[in-house]
Amino acid sequence: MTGTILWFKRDLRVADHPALARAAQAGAPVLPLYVVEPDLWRQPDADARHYGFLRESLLDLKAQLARIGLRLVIRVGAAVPVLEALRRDHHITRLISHEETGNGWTFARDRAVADWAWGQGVTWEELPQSGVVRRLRGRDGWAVARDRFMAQPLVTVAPLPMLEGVGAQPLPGAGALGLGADAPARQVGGRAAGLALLGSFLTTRGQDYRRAMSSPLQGADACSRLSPHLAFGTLSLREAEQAAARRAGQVRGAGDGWSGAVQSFRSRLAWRDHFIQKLEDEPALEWRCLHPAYEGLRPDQPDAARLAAWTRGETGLPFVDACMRSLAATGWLNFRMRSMVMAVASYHLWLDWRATGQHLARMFTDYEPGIHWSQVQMQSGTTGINTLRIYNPVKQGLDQDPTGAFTRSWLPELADVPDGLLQEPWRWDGAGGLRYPAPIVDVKTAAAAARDRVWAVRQGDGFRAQAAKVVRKHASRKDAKGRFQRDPVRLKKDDRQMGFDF
Ligand SMILES: Cc1cc2nc3c(=O)[nH]c(=O)nc-3n(C[C@H](O)[C@H](O)[C@H](O)COP(=O)(O)OP(=O)(O)OC[C@H]3O[C@@H](n4cnc5c(N)ncnc54)[C@H](O)[C@@H]3O)c2cc1C
Repeated sequence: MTGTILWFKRDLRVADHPALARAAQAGAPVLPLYVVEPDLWRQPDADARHYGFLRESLLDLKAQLARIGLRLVIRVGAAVPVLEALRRDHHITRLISHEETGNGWTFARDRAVADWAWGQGVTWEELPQSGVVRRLRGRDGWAVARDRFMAQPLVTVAPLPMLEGVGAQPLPGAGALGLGADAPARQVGGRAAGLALLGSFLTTRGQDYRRAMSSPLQGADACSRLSPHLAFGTLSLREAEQAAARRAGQVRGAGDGWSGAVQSFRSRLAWRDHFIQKLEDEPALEWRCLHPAYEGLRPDQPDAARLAAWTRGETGLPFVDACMRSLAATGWLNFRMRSMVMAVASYHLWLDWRATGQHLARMFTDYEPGIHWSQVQMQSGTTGINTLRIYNPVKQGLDQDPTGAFTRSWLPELADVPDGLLQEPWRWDGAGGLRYPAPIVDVKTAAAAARDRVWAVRQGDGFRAQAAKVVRKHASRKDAKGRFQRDPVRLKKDDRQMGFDF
């Protein structure tokens, strides 16, 4: 009797799991496997908070699998030797998983697994679990195909025969993998937590989503908080989209904010696939500027003191520091705050996005390489096609945290600073007595210098032709058939391309 391995990766659920459904169709006994790969956890983008969320999600997955007659088998080691030992000892002829658009390490690992499967005569089937398309020829029509995928019925499976006699290993603790401390206020993993968030967002928390999403205090409740669940696959993107579509039908025309909220949420679910598709099409965007003209713009070796001040939340810019400290503790920031801390690192502090991006990857519980590296490059101005937004962190603090409650909650050193000067404590008469650093850069001077340097690159020979190539490969299409309506490479020195928010 031969067996099928169902290899769980970033798809830790039973519901709407196309790979599991395919394994059921195959008819052979199934071995549900999760491989804890110590080398993956040694990569510079890995952190204990990811592992903590993963462990909780695996425990929940175990219970879900038990309900369909399966037992999750954990093995620890490199994927190829683990798979080979199972093949040899248990007559495995088939491996089924979902396609993964991960970091460079998982890409290389999957190539090694493909070589192994080919060499051993094992059939490896990889199925899509979202709108991301492997070996995409071009972006025209992509959005239409993505929406079609999202509208397909959710996949269900009946109880399956288990491949018996396979020994499992216990899940190692984070310390055994060389990981440090978890985030003290991290989100809880597991499908039950994910479903609860989806339900509460669509019925109660989300009503004020549009207005509150960028607030550092209200955003934590008004945003869905589904990101780590989508990243680890405890919910499928299609489940979230279909639940939102049903809700859209219920609230249409109600005039109470719900309709717009659900619409904005569904757009973001689509952005998710849009950004991950970029990394699928161009894995090098994790380590190379999307527009090559920006290579070498910032020093390869970032200024160590500035980098350390930024990561620790000690730049002397209160709103930036509050965001960085909050992120370290909770593993989450809303989109606006992520953009701002990234932009300040890249423009004001002039730090290379690769170093700062690795730090944020470790800090975000929801680290999703496709979204992350695309956004890191966008907010650093290295794509060559997006609007440059040089956020002013003082203005952001005043706009987004008008009462100062968020800033004060993370910066107890500023307790005595009057409200009006909270975002610029260096202007306060008592600043000399504070146990808080002076700002490491002058915000306006640093922003203007960065803008000039980036603009100089944009005027270089061949910049526009190269930018057009990036657009053709990666930019979203605007019309109903998913094609461009006009040339989206706009190089005028205008507000859209070089946004300052003084
Ligand atoms: C520098 C930077 C790095 C980022 N890194 C990540 C990352 O590693 N993982 C990640 O999931 N998101 C990342 N984002 C995007 C976004 O900030 C988060 O998805 C969002 O804040 C997560 O909170 P939420 O689930 O409550 O989002 P909601 O606002 O409730 O949105 C719902 C879902 O839509 C998707 N989404 C939302 N915004 C975006 C976006 N701008 N681009 C693509 N998809 C989006 C996410 O899956 C999110 O869970 C990054 C943004 C920036 C600026």
